[in-house]
Amino acid sequence: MLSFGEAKQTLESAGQAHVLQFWPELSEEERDSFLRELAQLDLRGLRGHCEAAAAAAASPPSRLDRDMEPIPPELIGSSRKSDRKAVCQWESEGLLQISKNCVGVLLLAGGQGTRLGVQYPKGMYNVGLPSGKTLYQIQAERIRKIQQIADCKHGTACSIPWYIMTSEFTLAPTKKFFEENHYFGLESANIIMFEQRMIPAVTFDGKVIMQSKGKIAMAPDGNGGLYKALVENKVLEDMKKRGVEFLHVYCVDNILVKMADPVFIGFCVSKGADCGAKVVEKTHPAEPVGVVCRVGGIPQVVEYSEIQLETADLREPGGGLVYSAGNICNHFFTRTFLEDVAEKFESQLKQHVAAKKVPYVDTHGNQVTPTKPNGIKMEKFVFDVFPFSRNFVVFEAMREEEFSPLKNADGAAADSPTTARSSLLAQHCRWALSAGATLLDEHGNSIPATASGVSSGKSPLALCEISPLVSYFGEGLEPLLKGKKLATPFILNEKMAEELQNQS
Ligand SMILES: CC(=O)N[C@H]1[C@@H](OP(=O)(O)O)O[C@H](CO)[C@@H](O)[C@@H]1O
Repeated sequence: MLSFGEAKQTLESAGQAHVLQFWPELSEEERDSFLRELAQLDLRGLRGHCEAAAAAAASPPSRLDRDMEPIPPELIGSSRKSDRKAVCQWESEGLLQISKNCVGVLLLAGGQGTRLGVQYPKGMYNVGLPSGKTLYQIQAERIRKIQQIADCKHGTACSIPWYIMTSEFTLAPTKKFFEENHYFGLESANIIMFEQRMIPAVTFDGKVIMQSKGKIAMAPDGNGGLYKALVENKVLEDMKKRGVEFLHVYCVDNILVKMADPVFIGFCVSKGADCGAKVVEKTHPAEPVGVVCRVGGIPQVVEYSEIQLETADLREPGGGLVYSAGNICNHFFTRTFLEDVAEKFESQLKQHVAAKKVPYVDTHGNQVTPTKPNGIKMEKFVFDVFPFSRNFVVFEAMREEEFSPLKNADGAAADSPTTARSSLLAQHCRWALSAGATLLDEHGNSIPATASGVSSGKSPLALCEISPLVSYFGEGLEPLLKGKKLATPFILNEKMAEELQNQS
């Protein structure tokens, strides 16, 4: 355990003596927990961290725009534009790798849900589906289903380990939630939770911000904190032990995410890629998604907060956006690539600076809630390893099938619980209709397949929800639903699927 004397000395030499200003006022208990917190910090790197934060905040943002160019089309596979046969081959390859236990998924779930306005992990959010399922449950069930599909095809009993990166904010509640829900039917041994690091928030003149008299204001180190966390928590070793060669990394908030998507994995594996990104076409220049592109010839994501609007708005002769490859935070990595990153490149990852309002205690001991940004949070981004890839590929997915993120609270125009729920229900309506079902609204009228909500992915005209345990991407529904008239709300869960199966 770190002693007070050691802490004092290191903080003084880092130019951060103020951190202990209120030490005399702290109780024994507070002192213990403060010292424990300080022991977790990289005290030796503190000076560097604070100076770098202040310097980064003072320097003008880098203009990447001038050197940007789109990814060449030959590096992009597409569920929309590539030929059917190729897509089927990719899917087969992906399922084969899954059946051999070579595929893992990794969830980035360390965020605080500030924009959504909840105090608990986003994955525990219930967007109001007829089933009441949370994001975590939907994701767990998709893993179960894709394992089952691979097993059926290859006669195996495979498992896809689910690595979940949490943070100080999300680890305990996520753990508890999974335990209480019996891991949603997954083997608990195949769910590996670990914590990303927290780093101190810093003032514009490079001083650590005190959240209270005995606590530093800390923030997760961004989703790019993954690479350090993979090493510190021996996740790469775990992957190796299990024989996991390919990892699908994704972000918690996308209700349509296809966990371990065999098509995406198969595409990346077939191309011999070490790193890949899934994208959707951007809807409009200001859409808050990063752009997958090249900068100075090197693959990279230019984040929405770092692109100039005039660049985002550049048009092709046909009117489409030049930078249309929207990052949906679905990445493919080989384990070997991750090992390389951990060994050689982690320390080179770019630091992104965000000015934030960070509640703090002032030098007089008053608690202050700032009304304008007073501090800097430094973050690394998960996609900043793309430049180190030797063979980077991009896969374009259909937005209405794969992307509807939950970022904002209801009331916002986009990316809210309502839009997430609608996207999922509209997808399931499309699946049911194309399997040959007739959906009836509450008045018993049939809902036409061309109804705008159903075809566009906007608000669905019918409440039709299909459990991931019944269908992963719309497959297997025809034998259950063809020719059936279904009154909505309609929930197709495993029990209902069995009943329908018996009827036919
Ligand atoms: C650092 C990072 O991963 N940023 C991602 C991520 O944005 P957030 O606003 O941080 O959730 O998800 C977006 C897709 O939902 C993606 O477009 C963007 O590039």
